[in-house]
Order: sequence, then C-alpha cells, then structure tokens
Amino acid sequence: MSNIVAIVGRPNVGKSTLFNRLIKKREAIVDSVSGVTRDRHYGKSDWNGKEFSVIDTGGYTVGSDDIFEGEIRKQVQLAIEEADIIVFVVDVEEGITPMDTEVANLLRKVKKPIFMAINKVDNAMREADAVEFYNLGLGDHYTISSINGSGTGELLDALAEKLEDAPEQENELPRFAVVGRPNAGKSSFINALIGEDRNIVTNIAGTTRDSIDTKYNRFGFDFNLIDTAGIRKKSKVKEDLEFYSVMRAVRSIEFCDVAILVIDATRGFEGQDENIFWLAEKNKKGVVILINKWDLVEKETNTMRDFEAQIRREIAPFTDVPIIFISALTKQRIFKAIETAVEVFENRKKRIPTSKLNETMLDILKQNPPPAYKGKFVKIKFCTQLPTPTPQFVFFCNLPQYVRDPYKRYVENKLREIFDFKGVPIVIYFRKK
Ligand SMILES: Nc1nc2c(ncn2[C@@H]2O[C@H](COP(=O)(O)OP(=O)(O)OP(=O)(O)O)[C@@H](O)[C@H]2O)c(=O)[nH]1
Ligand SMILES: Nc1nc2c(ncn2[C@@H]2O[C@H](COP(=O)(O)OP(=O)(O)OP(=O)(O)O)[C@@H](O)[C@H]2O)c(=O)[nH]1
Repeated sequence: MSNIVAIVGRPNVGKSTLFNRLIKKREAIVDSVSGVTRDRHYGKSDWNGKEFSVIDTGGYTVGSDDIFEGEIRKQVQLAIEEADIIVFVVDVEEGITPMDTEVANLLRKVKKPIFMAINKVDNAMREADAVEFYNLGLGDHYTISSINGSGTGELLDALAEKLEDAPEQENELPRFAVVGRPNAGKSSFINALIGEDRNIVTNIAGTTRDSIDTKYNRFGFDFNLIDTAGIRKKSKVKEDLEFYSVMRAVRSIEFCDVAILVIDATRGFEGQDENIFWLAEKNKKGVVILINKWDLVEKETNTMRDFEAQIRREIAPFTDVPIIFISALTKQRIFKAIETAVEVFENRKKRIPTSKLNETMLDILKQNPPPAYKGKFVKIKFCTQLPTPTPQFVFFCNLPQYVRDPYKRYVENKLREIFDFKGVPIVIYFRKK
C-alpha cells in the first residue's frame, strides 16, 4: 500500500501554503516534519478515512535561472516516477507562465492521477480568470485558495477517491525497510545480511508499485526487505537529489512494518536521522536503530552508554526503541539486528486481552489519577485495545476533555512498562463514557 501525494509547481505558486493546509487538517494527530538543512516538507494526513503522505517539492536553491529551471524539471520528473498522485499547483494571479507550460508538458504524458490546483482563487472574480488554465490540457481542475481554504475540500474529496485502502496484513511476513542518510551504510548492511545471496534480488526499480518487496530467509527468519534500493543500480540524477532520498524513505516506510534506521556512528544522530525517525513514528511503524560503523569509533568506558543516552533524549517520549551497535563491515551484531527487528514486529501485533488490561491498568490509574481540573475529578472507568493493526488504546472516563498530554504520556509509559511495546509507537485515546 502506498499513497504518496507530491505537490509540484514552479516557485511561489503556494505549494507550501497548500501543504500546510493539507496537513493542518489533522494538526492534533500529525504535523509536518520539516527538513532541517533545507526547506523540505513531508507529512502524513488523512481524508475520508484514507491515509496519505504529502511531499512538498520546492525548497529550490536559488542559482541562475537555468539551474533553477533544471532543478524544477528534475523534481517534477522524480515526482512523476516516485509519487502515486500528483497535485500540480498553478497561480491564477500570474496566469500561465512558460514554466507552467513546461511542467504541464511533462505531466501530460503521465498515467498517474494528476490534479491541477489553480491556487489563489480567493474570490468569485478570479474564478473567471481560472478558465485560462484549461489551455494546459490537463484533466481535472480545482480552483482553490490555499490561504482561506476554499475549494481544498473538493480537491481532497477527489484525491481521496484515488487513494488506496490500507490492506489487511495479518499473517504476512514481516516487512523491514532499511532507511537512513546517504552513506550511513544501508547497502553495506543489506549486503552483509544477504551475503552471497545478493543475486536473489529480482525486482527492478520502478517496474511496478508492488515489486518493492524482496523475500529473504536469513538466520532462520523469514522476512521481506522493502526497497533494497542500495543494491540496485542508481542513476546519477537520483543520487544527487536530497528530494529523492526523502521520497525513497517515505515510500519504503509506508510499505514496511518495521523501519531499520541506520545511523553512521562517526557522525552521530543528526537532524535528518531524527526526521526519518519521526516519520516512522507518525506512520505507526516499528523502529530499530542501528548505530553502524561501530568498528571506527574509539571506545572508552562509557562511549556506548553516552551515545545511547543522547539518542534517547532526542527521541523522547518514545524512548524504548532498541538501539544496537553494529558494524556492517565486520558483521558484528548483524544477527542481533534482525532478531530484534522480528521482536519489534511481534510487539506491534500484540493484543492485550481486555480483562487483563483492565485488571492491571485501572488500579494503577486509580492510585495516580489525572490532576483535578477546575475542581473536577477525572474517573477512568474502563479501557480496551482497539482491533487496529498497530497498538491503540481507548480509556473511557467521565471528563475526557480534561485529560492532558502529560497524563497521556504517563499512561503510555505504564503500558510500555507492563506489556513491553519495545520499538512500537502506541496511540492512546480518552473517550467519554
Ligand atoms: N492570495 C493568495 N495568496 C496565496 C495563496 N496561497 C499562497 N499564497 C501566497 O503566495 C506566496 C507563495 O506561497 P508559498 O506557499 O511559499 O509558495 P511555494 O510554491 O511553496 O513557493 P516555493 O517554496 O518558492 O516553491 C506567499 O506569499 C503566500 O502567502 C492563496 O490562496 N491566495
Ligand atoms: N568502517 C566501516 N565502514 C562502513 C561500514 N558500513 C559501511 N561502511 C562504509 O561506508 C560507506 C557507505 O556505505 P554504503 O553502504 O554505501 O552506504 P548507504 O547508506 O547505502 O549509502 P547510499 O547508497 O548513498 O544511501 C562505504 O564506503 C562503506 O564501505 C562499517 O560498519 N564500518
């Protein structure tokens, strides 16, 4: 299952504004992960019950006009190859520009669903101006105002119809995605893992959407590796582009059950690593962190402990994530890495019987209830785990609106302590009863 929506268009048409609006719809649950080094946005949202990832292209580095245009063309081409749905944003204030025409020419040949969002249609007058864009010869048009939100609902309704439903994934093999920054050692890890079997990679990049899995049996475990991009041929263009690595990570994370995040020990846990981490968490995927190239690190007594502590600080409150120190080069703890990923996969499927959950949790929560709010006391009466693919719990109480985030975190920590959800994001709801 993959629902990646890419927003393309020339600079200043309102792509980022539209992106924010698409994501803000569900601000309480999701927010955007913005690239630290550059202004790249990707986020997770849902509409009419369907989930999707949104990637905002752009964040172009300003150079000469030629370079600039080349950069846009590259991003559009990548969006065409890698995204499932494309939203092409144009600007009614400016009308059709040569760059719009160029983008439209690229898009016209594409079989994927394309939505043309004619932006900045803030009032009825501009509705008439929008007609001009029919000349670009692209199918479906939507007049929107990203600033005031008008028209975006219709756009999303139409878009949601093209999104795929989340598939049932019971009883399938674990799907692992090896993700991380360029040069972290992802390919080396995969090669160390599959060793002489590397020829069993039969999928060719980009042939079909579903060819992203490859099945392996190693160390007695059966699993699928998602998007073993590193062992495939890479094109120079793709390697150069930060946009490509983001797109790749989003896609393989969407497909996986557990994200194996490879960090370069010699560089530490940096902004981009954190982005990928939170992306997995927002997608409710299991996570295992591998600190690779451990052979290169000069070790003193507390090196490992300090390294680990620093990462746990960064990823709080989701701190019980396995962190394993490996070397893809010497194959140190490669087995342990896979074994742990399998454990996390099992944790993610874990179902706590309602009776057991109530027996343990209600007592604990009674002894440590949410703080009174405006003189009112919250009483938690009952709890249950939802029948969702990933752990989600509902706590029924008299005044759910008074339960604050710190208390939710407390409850989450208790659940983690008692039931072991190591490496797995869990979601907690309070509802009225
Ligand atoms: N009037 C009006 N202005 C808008 C609308 N949407 C965006 N803008 C304005 O257009 C300008 C550009 O918006 P951005 O969202 O930054 O455009 P962008 O396409 O992401 O630009 P790049 O990051 O340069 O690619 C900003 O000043 C926005 O406030 C709209 O619906 N109506
Ligand atoms: N010393 C040491 N070097 C390593 C280790 N793992 C990878 N390397 C080296 O790090 C460099 C990058 O490794 P790759 O496996 O290509 O990294 P990658 O994450 O797949 O990189 P991209 O394909 O660019 O995303 C190579 O020169 C590897 O030989 C390790 O555990 N120890």
